[in-house]
Amino acid sequence: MGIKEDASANQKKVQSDLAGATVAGEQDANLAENSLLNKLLRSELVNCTSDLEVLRQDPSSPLYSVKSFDALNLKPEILKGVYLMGFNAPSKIQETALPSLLAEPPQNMIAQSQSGTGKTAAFVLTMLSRVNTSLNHPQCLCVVPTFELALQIGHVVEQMSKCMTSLRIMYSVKGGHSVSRGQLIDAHIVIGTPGTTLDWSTKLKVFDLKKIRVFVLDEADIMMDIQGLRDQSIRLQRRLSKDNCQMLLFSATYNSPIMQFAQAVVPNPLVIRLKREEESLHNIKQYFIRCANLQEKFHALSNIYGAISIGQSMIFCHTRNTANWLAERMVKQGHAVGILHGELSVGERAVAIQRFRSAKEKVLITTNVSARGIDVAQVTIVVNFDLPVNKKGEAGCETYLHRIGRTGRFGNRGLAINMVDGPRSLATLQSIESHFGRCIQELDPNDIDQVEALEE
Ligand SMILES: Nc1ncnc2c1ncn2[C@@H]1O[C@H](COP(=O)(O)OP(=O)(O)OP(=O)(O)O)[C@@H](O)[C@H]1O
Repeated sequence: MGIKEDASANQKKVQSDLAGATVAGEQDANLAENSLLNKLLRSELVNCTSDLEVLRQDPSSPLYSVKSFDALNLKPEILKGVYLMGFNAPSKIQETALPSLLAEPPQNMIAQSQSGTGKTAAFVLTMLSRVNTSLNHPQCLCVVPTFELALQIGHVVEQMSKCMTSLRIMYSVKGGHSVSRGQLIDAHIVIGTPGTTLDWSTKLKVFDLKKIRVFVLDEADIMMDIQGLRDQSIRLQRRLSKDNCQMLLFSATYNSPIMQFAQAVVPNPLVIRLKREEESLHNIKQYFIRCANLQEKFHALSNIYGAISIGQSMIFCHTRNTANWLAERMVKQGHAVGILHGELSVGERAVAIQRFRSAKEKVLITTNVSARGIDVAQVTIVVNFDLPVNKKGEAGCETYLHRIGRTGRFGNRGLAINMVDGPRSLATLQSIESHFGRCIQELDPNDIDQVEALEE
């Protein structure tokens, strides 16, 4: 069988994966975390299974969950948009979160589930359900760490609102829409990065934060990691109406620092947490290849790309120089390659992502956080040409998770290949293995049978 599976089979698979069995020891760890969270949030745990935990202020109120989009009482034009996108049934995070997200009175929420499980659609549906297009001012605000993510979310909003009339979106990102001081904008939904959004609302005063009815903070784990973004997000949130704004925070990872940040941004939340992502990587096959140097890494990559049919792939390098070097060589071999790194202008980055998304280029070589959260369903292989390390040179386990999460989206099967070029990177790989409690198998790129078996 090829790496791709048909959509409905995937959907069933993701549902059953998310409802998987308890991993030994996990419940203890969860209980310890839960008691911390209880303290943090002063709320009660009302539902704790191996795959789903919900904390809420009022434990007596039931948690509804739906098995179909029809059951959500969405406006017909929104429901039509959902089906036009090919979504037949809600994913686990959607079925659990959406009834509360859409309920009256609006409820604040912190939601965590692994990459690629459908969080974006959950909050986009919330924004679309609450927006009133007859009012000509921003009512929903979504902040994300990067320009690329803002565009990606805007794209989902556009698709989902296809059957709605006159919905307007604006992007508060550097290099996005230009606005002039005091000129009130008439978009209904603003999507942007925290800094530019703060400029728009506080310095340029082009919209009023007090009129925002839904505030979404996505990719909270990255926001929290970057001090500027964290502080700007908090400053934005403080200017929102405490009584009339539904505040939502989404994250792919979950730990107590994230919860502390989340608590600062989202008061009195319902907390929904799906199974820890570490245990949910089993739809992604992970391998490593031993190489002596850069040339050997390239040789190994060529063998793989020559032997198996690859949909689209992302290759992560540590530096721009390596990325450029690799791109040059792959182009010489006839691959259509795009490149994405922080030195490109925002416009160039947007073009690179768009070309990759529309499959004009099947390989995207990238270095950095710009690639974070990019959702291209056809990505079947992620290659860590260089393994991720943090500033101290330690294994970047979170980064690893996010990188390989670019494949295996929405329960699809995916492949992750890690290049190891010496004792240091072998140690990094071992740290990643032990962090996730998962063995990463060795692959011999010269063993053609083994390489071809990757497709099975
Ligand atoms: N109910 C659904 N049915 C079918 N496909 C869906 C559904 N919900 C989402 N998807 C698809 O699954 C993919 C991943 O969804 P999405 O980008 O919302 O995940 P995410 O949890 O926000 O990921 P990340 O944490 O990486 O941002 C997208 O291509 C999206 O179109």
